Amino acid sequence: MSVENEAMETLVPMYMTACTAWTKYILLVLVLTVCALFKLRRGSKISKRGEILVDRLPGPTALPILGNSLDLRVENEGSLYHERRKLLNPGYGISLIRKSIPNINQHSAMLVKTYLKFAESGENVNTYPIMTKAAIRLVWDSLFGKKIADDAPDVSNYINAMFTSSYYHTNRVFKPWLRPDFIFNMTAGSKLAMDGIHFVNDFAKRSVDERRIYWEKKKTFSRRSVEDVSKSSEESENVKGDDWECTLITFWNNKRKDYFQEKDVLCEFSVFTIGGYETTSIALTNALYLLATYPEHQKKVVEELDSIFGEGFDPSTFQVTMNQVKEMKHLDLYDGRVIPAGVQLFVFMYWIHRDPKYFPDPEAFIPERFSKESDFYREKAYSYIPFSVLPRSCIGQSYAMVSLKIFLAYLLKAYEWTAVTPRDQLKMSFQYSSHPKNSIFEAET
Ligand code: HEM
Repeated sequence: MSVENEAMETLVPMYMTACTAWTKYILLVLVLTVCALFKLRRGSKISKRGEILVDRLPGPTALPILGNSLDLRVENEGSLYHERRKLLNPGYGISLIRKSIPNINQHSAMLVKTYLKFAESGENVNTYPIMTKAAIRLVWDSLFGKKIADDAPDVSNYINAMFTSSYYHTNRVFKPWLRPDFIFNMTAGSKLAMDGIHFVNDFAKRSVDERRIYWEKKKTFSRRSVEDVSKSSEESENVKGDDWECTLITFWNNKRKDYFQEKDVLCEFSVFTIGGYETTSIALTNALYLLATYPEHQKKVVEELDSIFGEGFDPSTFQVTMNQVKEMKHLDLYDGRVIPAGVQLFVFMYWIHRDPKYFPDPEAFIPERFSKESDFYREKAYSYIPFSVLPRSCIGQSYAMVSLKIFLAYLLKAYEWTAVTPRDQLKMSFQYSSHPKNSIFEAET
C-alpha cells in the first residue's frame, strides 16, 4: 500500500465520526483530490531518481502540491522560449567570440586610455562606473553593430535608467509593505522605476529601428536564413564586418517571424544588453579589486601575462588572440551543476558562493581553489555557478570569459593596481545584480 493510501485510511475515519453525511462526502472528495494531486505532482514530472536528487538540494521547504509557488511566482513561458533559445544558441558560441576578438581588443585599449589620466595624475579612481560604460559599449558594438561614444548621453542615461529601476524594484524585496502593486504604484520610487523602464524600451526601439534601416539599405539580411548564418559562423572564422550581427539577423529572418515578432526583438535587445553589461562590469571590477588588494596574486597574473606577451606594454601594438586567451590560466573561472528536469529553483548565488561547507574560509581570496588541480574543482565544482546552469543558463558565458580576460590583460599589463578601499569597508548595492559601490583604486604606470 502506498504512503498516500495509508494516510487516507487513517485520516478519513477520524473526521467522519463528527460530520454529517453531506460534509463526509465533501471531505472524502477533498482528501481523494489532495492525494491524487500529490501523487500526480511527484509522479508525473520527475523520476524517482530526480525526487531523491531534489530532496538533496538545499533550499526552502516545499509544501505538498503547492511546492515553492508561494515563495515565487514564475511564469512558464513554454516552448516558445526554448525554440527561440535554440535559434539563438548557434550565434553565441566560438564563432561570435572569434569574430569579436578585434572588437574586444579595441574596447580594452580604449579602457586603458581612460585610466591614463588617473595613472598620470595619481588621482584615485572609482572604477565601477568606468567599467560599466566600457562593458555596455562592447555589448552594443559586438552584438548589435551599434557604435556609440563613451560620453554620448545615451550611455550614461541608459546606465542610470537601469540603476534606478533595478534599485526601486529590488527595494520591494527588502520592504514587504511595498510588495502589493497598489501601494508600490503610489510611491515616488515606482514612478522613477517606470521612467527608467520607458527609457530602456525607447532606446531598444530606436536602436533596433536604426539597424533595421541600415540592413534594409544593404539588403543582405533578408537573403540569408538562420541556418545559413549559423552554418557560415561555424565553417568560417572570417565572416567580416556587419555580416555577423547574428542576434539581429536571427530576429529579423523572414522565415522566423513566428518566433521573433517586433516586441520579441525589442525585448531580446534589452535582455542581451542588460544581461551582458551589468554582469561583465561587476565581474571586471571585483576581479581587479581582489588583485589590487592582494598584490602577490596580481604579481602572479602579471608574470603569466609577461610569459605570454613578453615584458612591457606598448598600447600601439598590443593585441590579444584567441590562443593567448586560452593560455591565461590564472584568469579562468569555473562553473557547472546538474539539476533534474521539471524542477523550479530559486538559486541564491550570493550565499551559495559563501557557504563554508563548499568554500572553507569563504571571504578569503584563494584563487587556487578554482584551478583544475584543486580538490574543490574535482569534488565540489557544482557549488560554483556564476553563469547558472541548464538550458536557461547564460548564453554569453564563453563570450563573457573571453572579454573579461582580454580587458584584464590590457589593464594589468598597462598599470599596477592598488586598492584604496579596504575590504572591510567595501560596500555593495543589492539590485538585479550586486553592484560594487566604492571600489576605489590607484593605477600606476
Ligand atoms: C561575467 C559575466 C556574466 C555573468 C556572471 C552572467 C550570468 C548569467 C546568469 C546567472 C544567467 C541566468 C539568469 C537566470 O537564471 O535567469 C544569465 C543569463 C543570460 N545572460 Fe549572462 N552573464 C554574464 C555575461 C553575459 C554576456 C556578456 C551576455 C551577452 C552576450 C549575456 C547574456 C545573457 C542572456 C541573454 C541571458 C538570458 C538567457 C536565457 O534566459 O535564455 N551574459 N547570465
